[in-house]
Amino acid sequence: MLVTGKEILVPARAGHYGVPSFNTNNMEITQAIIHTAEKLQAPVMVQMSEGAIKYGGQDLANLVTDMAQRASVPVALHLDHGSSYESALKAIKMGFTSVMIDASHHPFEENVRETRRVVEAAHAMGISVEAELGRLGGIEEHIVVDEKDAFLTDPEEAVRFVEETGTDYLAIAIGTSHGAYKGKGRPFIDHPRIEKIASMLDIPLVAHGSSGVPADIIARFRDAGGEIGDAAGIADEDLQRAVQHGIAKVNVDTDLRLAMSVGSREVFRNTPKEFDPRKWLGSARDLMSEIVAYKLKMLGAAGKA
Ligand SMILES: O=C(COP(=O)(O)O)N(O)CCCCOP(=O)(O)O
Ligand SMILES: [Ca+2]
Ligand code: NA
Ligand SMILES: [Zn+2]
Repeated sequence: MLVTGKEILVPARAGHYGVPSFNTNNMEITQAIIHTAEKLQAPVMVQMSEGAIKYGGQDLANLVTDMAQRASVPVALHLDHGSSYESALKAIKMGFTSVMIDASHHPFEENVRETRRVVEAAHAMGISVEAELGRLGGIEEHIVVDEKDAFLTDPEEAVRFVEETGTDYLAIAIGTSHGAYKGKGRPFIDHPRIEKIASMLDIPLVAHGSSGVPADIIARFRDAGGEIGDAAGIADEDLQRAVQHGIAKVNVDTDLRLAMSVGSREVFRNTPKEFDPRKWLGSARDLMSEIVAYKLKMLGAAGKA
């Protein structure tokens, strides 16, 4: 069934499990996410960035909401990194049931103003809101936030931010970053900071940049002709500890991008004569489904529908 993000994330925080929120850009990714969540009887969130909306538009949004409505588990359609009030409202008009307004690269007061506007409008329409305080490393809103400017979320500021905005859930910067290069070796995750924020705020917390970038997928990507540098992601243990302490939504995009690429590239490499798209898109869908299943189990969402 199609539900709001709040209906999925409030129980997740209370139940000390994480719900992965996977980005989609087409049918196969959406099927891998929703069909696997149904198989594992897990709640799940499907998210579209503004780039995905540019790429797939209402066609893709309709595909997601139709599949979500018919699903046997709770599914929300979430706007990822909404960059403005207009973008958030447009998404709601398109059928999204959860929207992020990401104004975290602005000064605190401006972030509060922008976020509060979206909260008032979204709540008037029964839609839940994600906001962000703090700045991840890596690419953030297409601006490169280099390490010194990437600042982690301040617990006291977070309390003030939630009071002044009314956001339903809060993305916090605690050491993760977007993309395949999250640092040399195991990225540092600031668990004391997560635990402090969670002790002061009872709304669901969100971890962006949480792909694991698994070594076996990286090896297969290279073996099938892909080129990638010294890629590293977030350790399962760090995510499993974080979801015990307030993190309820875990954003994953890179892992599905890599799986879709590996699934397709292996077909091109193994069967150079093949030109039936269902062969490489189906192979991609299968490998993405494996990744989705792994995440739902690892984060504890399996069986929680
Ligand atoms: O936090 C995450 C995912 O983090 P990850 O990179 O660790 O998977 N996200 O919010 C996903 C961001 C996706 C942006 O995609 P566009 O290219 O369409 O703008
Ligand atoms: Ca941001
Ligand atoms: Na988001
Ligand atoms: Zn993100």
